[in-house]
Amino acid sequence: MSACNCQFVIFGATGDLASKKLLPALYHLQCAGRMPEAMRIVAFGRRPWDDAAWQAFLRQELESYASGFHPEHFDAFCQHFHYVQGELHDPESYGKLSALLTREGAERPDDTTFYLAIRPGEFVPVVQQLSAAGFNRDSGSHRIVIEKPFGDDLESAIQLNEQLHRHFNEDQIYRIDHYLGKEIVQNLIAFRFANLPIESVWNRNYIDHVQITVAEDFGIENRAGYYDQAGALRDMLQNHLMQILTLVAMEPPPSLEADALRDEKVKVLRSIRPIPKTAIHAYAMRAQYGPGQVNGKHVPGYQNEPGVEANSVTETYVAAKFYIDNWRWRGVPFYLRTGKRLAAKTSSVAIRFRHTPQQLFRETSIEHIEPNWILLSLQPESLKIEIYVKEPGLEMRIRPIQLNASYRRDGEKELDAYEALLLDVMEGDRALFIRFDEVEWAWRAVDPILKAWSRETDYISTYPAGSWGPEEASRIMDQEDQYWRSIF
Ligand SMILES: NC(=O)C1=CN([C@@H]2O[C@H](COP(=O)(O)OP(=O)(O)OC[C@H]3O[C@@H](n4cnc5c(N)ncnc54)[C@H](OP(=O)(O)O)[C@@H]3O)[C@@H](O)[C@H]2O)C=CC1
Ligand SMILES: O=C1O[C@H](COP(=O)(O)O)[C@@H](O)[C@H](O)[C@H]1O
Repeated sequence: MSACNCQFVIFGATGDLASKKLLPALYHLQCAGRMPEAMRIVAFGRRPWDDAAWQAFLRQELESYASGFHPEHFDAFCQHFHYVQGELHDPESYGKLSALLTREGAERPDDTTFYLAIRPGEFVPVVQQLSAAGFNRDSGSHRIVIEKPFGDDLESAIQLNEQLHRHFNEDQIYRIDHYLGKEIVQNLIAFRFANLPIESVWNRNYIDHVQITVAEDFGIENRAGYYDQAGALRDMLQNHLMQILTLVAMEPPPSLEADALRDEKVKVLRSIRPIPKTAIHAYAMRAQYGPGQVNGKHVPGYQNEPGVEANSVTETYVAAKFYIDNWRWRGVPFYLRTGKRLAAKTSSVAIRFRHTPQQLFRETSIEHIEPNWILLSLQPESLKIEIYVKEPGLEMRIRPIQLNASYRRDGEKELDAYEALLLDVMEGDRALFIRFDEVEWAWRAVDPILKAWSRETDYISTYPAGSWGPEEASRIMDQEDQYWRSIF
């Protein structure tokens, strides 16, 4: 990476996102020699710490979450950091920040990225404070990175966008969805558009339905303050799963240029059939984890997690069905599900094909002939295609086999999504960031569900922690022979 005097400010430096994703990603860049030498990183937090206390915290979090801890890299990494104790709502804290960011003698600070790793409700106050402190569109090369969820429904997303534009230009705003930084998610584009046989069957004539699953085996950990307000639909489905859906469903773009891709993704979102108000329960179901066993350990239910409101009906699991009413997909259900405290951490796209028009082998073979599947597993990474072959022997009997391939050759290292996206921000590349119309149309698709749930405040189904979610999740399936497919 080129030498630069850029600066990077993390609001919420002591939070979950910073600990699990941002700090490890920056550290990995350091270890890989990709951190600009003159880079200055400011950790903004409210805890009464000095640089030494910050470094002790940083070390502890990297030991827990980075892949490998190397003391020699850590010492060099620490040199980039300054800790600023501050309050998100306090103008004086921004004064302190400004004094630190502006080099002596310089009229304005160097290129600076402000990363808002804070609860969504704090985005606007922080942007206003930044603007009041002079870090806005008129004062040099400043960028803001806004985490998801962008708003908590359609209306608030529009308002948030307006607020941002009062202070910053669109080209300064980086709306991040880290799933787009996952190489494996980008691989969907290669899989579809670099392989003629695949693309030619990728439509309603051949595909029966699509399933997108993002399952996590951990709970909400210490994030009740955020999560109990958000829930799984806002936290995961409206953004990460919808982005995967757009990549599975979009038309070939004219080029791989950022706006060409975004235009196609937006067309998909605009084609999603609005869910009828009277049929929400046929399209979506929610549930919450109860106590159970995960990886052999007993874990409490959501209601007993620290910070969760008594009798909360916040969903930790959501399954929903969408139809894309265009020429390619009309009539093909897209089933999306995500949940916490499920049996394993795994994400996948499962494509089920239609039955062959003639069942030639029904008499002589296994009783139930499943249609073919393509299973793209994002985590663990694999690509499986299920097809039938003849069993060896005199009889004309068939049996299923799996063609199983890995995307990665031996020794090829995975670049973490945040590493890739942080480099992009520092280099001013917005290609993998979200345009507002993508956010807007994704909210339009899920808003009817949220509205219906907001009226149902006295009951939520539960599922045992460590299971694959509530059994009723299959009620959204259109046909009896459709079922949630495991990728294992
Ligand atoms: N956690 C994750 O895996 C992911 C999270 N995200 C998104 O990242 C954002 C942050 O999430 P997450 O890290 O989980 O949230 P957390 O609640 O864990 O972190 C919030 C951070 O904000 C700080 N903070 C809160 N109030 C103030 C205040 N008044 N003054 C100064 N600092 C304050 C907290 O400080 P303190 O520690 O002192 O409380 C903490 O550092 C959300 O938008 C979330 O959707 C996106 C992808 C993944
Ligand atoms: O955005 C979020 O993502 C994480 C899951 O990210 P992954 O890269 O580990 O799959 C999720 O745990 C968190 O609740 C959510 O806010």
